[in-house]
Amino acid sequence: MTPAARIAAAITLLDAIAAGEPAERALTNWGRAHRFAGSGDRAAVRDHVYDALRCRGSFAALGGAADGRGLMLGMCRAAGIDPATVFTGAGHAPAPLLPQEVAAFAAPLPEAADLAARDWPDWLLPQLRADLGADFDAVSDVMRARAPVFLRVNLARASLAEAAQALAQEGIGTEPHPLAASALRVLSGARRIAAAQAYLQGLVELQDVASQAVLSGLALPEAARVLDYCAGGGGKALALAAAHPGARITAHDIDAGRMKDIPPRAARAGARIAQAAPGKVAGVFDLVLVDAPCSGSGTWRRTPEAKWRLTPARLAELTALQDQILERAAAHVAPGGQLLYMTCSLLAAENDARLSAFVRRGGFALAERRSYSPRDGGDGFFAGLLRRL
Ligand SMILES: C[S@@+](CC[C@H](N)C(=O)[O-])C[C@H]1O[C@@H](n2cnc3c(N)ncnc32)[C@H](O)[C@@H]1O
Repeated sequence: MTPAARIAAAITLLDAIAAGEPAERALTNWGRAHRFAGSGDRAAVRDHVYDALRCRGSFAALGGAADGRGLMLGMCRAAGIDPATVFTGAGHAPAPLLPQEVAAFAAPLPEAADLAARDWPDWLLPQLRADLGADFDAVSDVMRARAPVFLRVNLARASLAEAAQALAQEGIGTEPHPLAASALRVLSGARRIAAAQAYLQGLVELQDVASQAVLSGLALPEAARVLDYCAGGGGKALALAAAHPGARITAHDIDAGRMKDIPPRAARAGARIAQAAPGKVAGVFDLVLVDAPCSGSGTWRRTPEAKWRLTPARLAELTALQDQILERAAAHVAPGGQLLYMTCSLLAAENDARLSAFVRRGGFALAERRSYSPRDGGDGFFAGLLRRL
């Protein structure tokens, strides 16, 4: 496919996504219907689609319209590409430029900070400006770019250098990252990871660096009893198992189906993780993790569709759910034990406000608070460590 044909494909896909089709499904269906497209074409089309979802507000402003064509025009303008070289109508290229599109392109460029602010949902802007304070412009800018890929080295199996060497032999270039001692940032060959021996043999797992950092430095007794109350696919439970091989970990989730990958992931990593059926956790634990369902605003570089789907009503539902989960999970903390509340949100309403409300209800004191900015390299992440009084 020519570069212009890839852009034409992205236009069609963006229109399908705007009409309600989830991005991943739209890309899969497009791939099935275009079997001639090679892996390079598929990757380029995917990148266009995700770039446009991430930068939907600014691309629409630059391109003069919010449909697929306007977004791709905006993408060209942001990238300094002359649209007349792409929108030619030749072969599989998008149709030639209309006079009003040429005029939109000639209009003066908005300020960079104004463009970046357009890539948040309008209704959330006042909250984000208040919560991020002086960091607002810089975080907004970072959140418009693709997120880096990180691996967590299973330090129970290999050192960082050994894992990096094994990956390099399979064409995957990495470097350590200062945020977490177990983290490797992937510099090249990311698409080879899922088939790499280092991954299949449990030397590394895909995990954002902030998710790794948040679990560092936890003081746990020998053979600690640990409950991962919102375990999902087990990312945190597996990281904890690698850092504390003696810990006895139980995973729980309201949706048992979300935990289906834990057994194969644990087997790859050589870890043992028990599972409790939804609502059937028994006993108390030295540490209870609550990786709470949240807006995911700290991860919107990876899941940009979610940014446009969030509503004020959904956010209110989430904060109520976070309070409820904290209460339920807290009941399983042993006397003197710890409760680690976490979200991948940038919003104080889901972070400090939830901790304060919980502490006010009594029985726990805040021992430590951490927050990771997307400016640190990984996702936006937040954690509060609470101790049972
Ligand atoms: C942020 S995700 C967890 C990610 C996971 N800890 C990881 O590291 O891979 C939040 C999880 O909370 C679960 N959840 C939602 N409501 C819950 C509830 N009331 N009780 C327990 N888990 C819940 C969701 O099913 C989802 O899997």
